[in-house]
Amino acid sequence: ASSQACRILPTEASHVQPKASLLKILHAAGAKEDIFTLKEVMHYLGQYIMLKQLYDQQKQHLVHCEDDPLGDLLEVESFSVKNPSPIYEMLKKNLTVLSF
Ligand SMILES: COc1nc(N(C)C)ncc1-n1nc2c(c1C(C)C)[C@H](c1ccc(C#N)cc1)N(c1cc(Cl)c[nH]c1=O)C2=O
Repeated sequence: ASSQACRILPTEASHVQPKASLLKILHAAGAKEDIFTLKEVMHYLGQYIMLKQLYDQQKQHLVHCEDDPLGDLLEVESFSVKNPSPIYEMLKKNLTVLSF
């Protein structure tokens, strides 16, 4: 799945500029910059989920985000880290790929 997503999303090396609502989430997770690699965006989104404890205490691969800005972006109430398609859909809509 991830290889498929990469063909649609920027390559690991290229830089992306998150749109305002995604950028707010990345800054809430401790990001200082406004331009990222895809890997950095995933890192900060992960940090955000862990910091706000959005994961299910029992089923720890589940993320509950219905009452969180992340849920508004992902347009789902919850998702499993094992089925990341909502994440990639959201990133396609909320990242601008920079040519340099
Ligand atoms: C609830 O999740 C976890 N809970 C625990 N507990 C002990 C409770 N430990 C690890 C994880 N965990 N597993 C994975 C990830 C995490 C943390 C960093 C959220 C990351 C990840 C998942 C979702 C987003 C978004 N929005 C961003 C990064 N991730 C990845 C998912 C994808 Cl699609 C690409 N790269 C990844 O690292 C995984 O597989």
